[in-house]
Amino acid sequence: MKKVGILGGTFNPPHIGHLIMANEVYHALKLDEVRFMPNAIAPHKTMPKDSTAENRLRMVELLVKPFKEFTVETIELERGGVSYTYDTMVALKEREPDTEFYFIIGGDMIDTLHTWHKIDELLELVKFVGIRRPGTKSQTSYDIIMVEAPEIALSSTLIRKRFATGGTLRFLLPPEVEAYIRKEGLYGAK
Ligand SMILES: Nc1ncnc2c1ncn2[C@@H]1O[C@H](COP(=O)(O)OP(=O)(O)OP(=O)(O)O)[C@@H](O)[C@H]1O
Ligand SMILES: O=C(O)c1ccc[n+]([C@@H]2O[C@H](COP(=O)([O-])O)[C@@H](O)[C@H]2O)c1
Repeated sequence: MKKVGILGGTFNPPHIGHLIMANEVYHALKLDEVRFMPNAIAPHKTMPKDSTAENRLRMVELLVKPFKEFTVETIELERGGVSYTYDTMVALKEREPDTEFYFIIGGDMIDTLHTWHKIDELLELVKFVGIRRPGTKSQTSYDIIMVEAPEIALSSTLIRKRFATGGTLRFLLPPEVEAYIRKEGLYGAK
């Protein structure tokens, strides 16, 4: 069976926290590939007004480009609407019945996993893989795989603030993604 990790997110913008978690899980679980999957409309989040789905997709493409084991999954953007993970995994399983899927989540998502749409049914379709995140409990009563990884208190929110205030962005996201944000004038970047 092929083992594929899925890192779902809003990626507004993507950052090195996402790369670190994908890489740690890729190695710890000996996956064949990790797919970064931007959502159309996030189920539990107010969606960004300062970037489009196209912007987010382009940034994810730039983020993973140097790494052959990281790819982009566009199924949720193609479907549109609210991106419930259950609906996505039903579709992916149908498309690829011989693949074992590992859905990678950070601590904030671990803490709220019990509120996800059709969570019991979803747990039949995927194995969840959790990465601890500073400022969260990173705990659930569900049986998920925890992967030990270096913890980083970095978020897309912090990066958007840095763009808006002119703070340093070095090492927080790849230069190619930073350049794209400046070219498109996202997040109030000057
Ligand atoms: N620093 C981090 N440590 C652990 N998990 C993370 C980290 N950053 C993001 N994640 C996880 O990656 C996935 C996608 O995150 P998302 O694209 O929403 O970024 P975010 O930094 O949480 O965004 P925002 O600050 O806008 O809420 C989620 O499962 C989230 O928990
Ligand atoms: O299906 C759900 O109910 C659900 C609830 C919250 C989050 N998710 C998914 O979890 C991933 C991370 O979410 P977010 O809000 O951090 O971008 C992303 O792929 C979301 O679509 C899914």
